[in-house]
This record gives sequence, C-alpha cells and structure tokens, in this order.
Amino acid sequence: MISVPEALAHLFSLTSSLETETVPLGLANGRVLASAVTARRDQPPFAASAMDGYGVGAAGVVPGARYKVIGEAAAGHSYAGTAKPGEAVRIFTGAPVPDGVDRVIIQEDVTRKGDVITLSDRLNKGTHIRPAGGDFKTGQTIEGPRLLRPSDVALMAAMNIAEVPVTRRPKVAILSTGDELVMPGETPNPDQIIASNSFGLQAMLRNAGAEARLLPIAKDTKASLRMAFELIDDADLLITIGGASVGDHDLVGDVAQELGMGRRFYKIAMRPGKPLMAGSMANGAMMIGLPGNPVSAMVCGHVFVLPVIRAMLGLGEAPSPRLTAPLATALPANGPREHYMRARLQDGQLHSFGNQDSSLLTILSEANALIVCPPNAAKQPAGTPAEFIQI
Ligand SMILES: Nc1nc2c(c(=O)[nH]1)N[C@H]1C(S)=C(S)[C@@H](COP(=O)(O)OP(=O)(O)OC[C@H]3O[C@@H](n4cnc5c(N)ncnc54)[C@H](O)[C@@H]3O)O[C@H]1N2
Ligand code: MOO
Repeated sequence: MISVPEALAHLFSLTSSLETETVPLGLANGRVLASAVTARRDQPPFAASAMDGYGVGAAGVVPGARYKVIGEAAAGHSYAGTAKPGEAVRIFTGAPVPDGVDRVIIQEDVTRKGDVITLSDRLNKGTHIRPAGGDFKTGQTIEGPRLLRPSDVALMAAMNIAEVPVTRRPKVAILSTGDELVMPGETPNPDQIIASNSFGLQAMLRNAGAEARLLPIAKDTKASLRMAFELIDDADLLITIGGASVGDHDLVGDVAQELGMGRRFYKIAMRPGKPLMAGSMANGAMMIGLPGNPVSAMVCGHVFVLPVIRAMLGLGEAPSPRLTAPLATALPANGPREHYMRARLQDGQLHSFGNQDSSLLTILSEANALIVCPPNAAKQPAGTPAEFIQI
C-alpha cells in the first residue's frame, strides 16, 4: 500500500493539461481562463459624476453661493458646453463631467428656484467625480489560469471582452460495475440495489468543470466489462466504480490490464478507499478505479479525482485544500491508514459521526467535512485542532 501523497504524485504524473478553446463571455462562468485577457478600454472612459446633483467649478464653492443652471448631463447624454464661474450643469450619476466642472454638489445640498440654485450652509465634502480610468485602463490584464467567477465575468464584460480563452473541459466517462446494480427509476430485483455513487461522482465532476457521462452499467463478467471499456471513446479520464477489491467477482483490474492498461498503483493506506487503482489505458486515457462502497468512491472523488481535474484544467497540482478546526468530541486512536472521517463543522467545531461505515450515504449527506486523521495517530481529546477537507 502507498500513502495518499504518493498516490497523488502518481496521479499528477499521469495527468496532461488540456487545450484551449474560446467561449462567448456568457458561458465563461465556472470555466478556467487559459491565458491573459486585456481591457480594450478605460473604465470609466470619461470623468463621471458619482451622484445626482449640480456640476460646478470647485473654486467658487462656498455655503450660500448661487449659480445659473445652463444645461443637463445624464448617463449616456453628455453636455457639450462649458460651465463658467457662476454657472452650473444639472448632472446625474454616471454622466460625463462637462468642461469647467470639477465638483458635483449633491442635490440634497441645493435649493433650486427656476434656473437658479443656492448652495446650503452645510455642504457635503468630496468632489463626487470618478476619474477616467479609475477602475481600469486600456491594456490592463486579467491573468490566467484562473477559475472564473461571476465577478470576473462582470469585469471582463466592462473590459469589452466578448470572447474568452478557456481550458477545454476534461471529458470523463464513469463506469459502474456489478450484477446487483440498476439505474434510479428502474425496478430492482430483490437482490439488487440502485447505482448511486456514479451519480454522485458525475455531479461532483460537473461542479468541478468536467464533462462527465455515465457508461451503461457493466455486469460482473469479463465480456461485459470489455464491452463497456470500448465505449470510452475520446474520454480523457475513465473512472470505474466497484470490482476493485479481491473477491472472485472483482474483475476491473484484470480486464483493464488485458486491454493494455499500464497500472501505476493499486491500494492506498487510507480509509475508506483502500482498493484504489490507477494507470493509463492503451489509447492514452487515464484510468482511476474507485472502490465500490458508496462513501469510499465519493471520498476518493474528493481526495484524488478533484485534484486531477483541477490539474487537467491547468489550476496546478495540489491536494484538496485542508482547513483546521477544533474537535467537538474526542477521536479514537487511528490504525496505519489515513482515516477520512465524516463530520459536521458547526459553530466552528468538528462534530464527527459515530458510525463511519463506508456504505452510509445518509451520513455522508449530513456531513460537510472530512476530518483527516493521520496514520497511527494517538487518541485525540475534544478541543484538539484537526485538519479537514470541506465537502
Ligand atoms: N476480503 C476482503 N474484502 C474486502 C476488502 C479486502 O481488503 N479484503 N476490501 C473492502 C473494501 S475496503 C472495500 S472499499 C470494498 C471495495 O470493493 P470493490 O471495489 O470490489 O466494490 P464492490 O465489491 O463491487 O462493491 C462494494 C459495495 O459497493 C456497492 N456498489 C458498487 N458499485 C456501486 C454503485 N455504483 N452504486 C452504489 N453501490 C455500489 C456494492 O453493491 C457493494 O455493496 O471491498 C471490501 N471487501
Ligand atoms: O476502503 Mo473501503 O474503501 O474501507 O470501504
């Protein structure tokens, strides 16, 4: 058995980064910016009023001063003339500041009678003018690689970037194996169950920016597995679920190797997730064989598959980020395998669940954290800081 960091290093060495494609700005959220994009204009492109009020020359501004209103500037409608001393331009938020104006008096500080305004006794300080290019200037860049969020999309739109270079989505094929499995919505025989973790992994992969499709469930025969393996087409990554252990019906490793898979490792010193395997297929696709137990497969998804997807997307080779919080209750001493324990982070403390059986999806669904208990750790009393992965 190898350690989790050793397994991750192997997985990263099997991972290749993907090509770039261009998408319209409206589809860029959640994608990874592949290379720098450049602002095509200044923002704001002109000095702009930050408030509704009256634009005047700053020099003559004193309480009680009077001005003649000579015109109006609104957002999208500039005022072409020049404000001379004693003259004011009615101005609205977002409007270009006219010549001769270098201060906006907010309308709350003004009394207006016909064309004449009088400034009040107590004037709000500040010019209320946003300088041209105050947000960004032409040529300013957003650097890749970077996972694009809604705020990045807003910034790129303001920069007039309509097409965005992003890393292609990794294509992942997910293969469930087992005579006992049927699809959700089907009517299982009394000795069958519903395939679940394939759907959980597909959701996890889609959240991470991959294109994930489910292959038909393979039976526990070599012929059925071979047929399923042939359906991987142009996938970058094949994920198998189940059939990874040592039982008579656990055939995934054998069939993959018969089809030319170069196995890099098998079995990890972790719990759950021990019978994990990985390698590369004859067509170049990477293969990760996950254990079938639903929680084992999902935990391996967080610990191994998500870092692989991030590496493919160009976001770097790093384990899933770990945070630290104090334990709400004591943890027992650990054996030789790194233990990923379902827990709930609540009020800043980690509440681990008593039953950690790797078949219990209800507990996984209630959990929002996986406490990482190191190999051979001694008993840890309540209050001990513990590392965890957010899930
Ligand atoms: N003698 C030993 N037995 C087992 C060992 C061992 O070391 N020696 N390891 C155990 C561990 S740890 C795990 S994890 C499991 C993993 O076994 P497999 O990867 O071969 O998985 P299966 O036997 O196919 O399935 C296990 C379990 O999970 C259910 N399953 C499988 N696929 C799905 C799916 N897509 N959706 C929902 N549930 C699924 C399956 O019905 C079984 O109940 O082996 C232990 N045994
Ligand atoms: O690792 Mo199995 O992966 O303990 O349930």
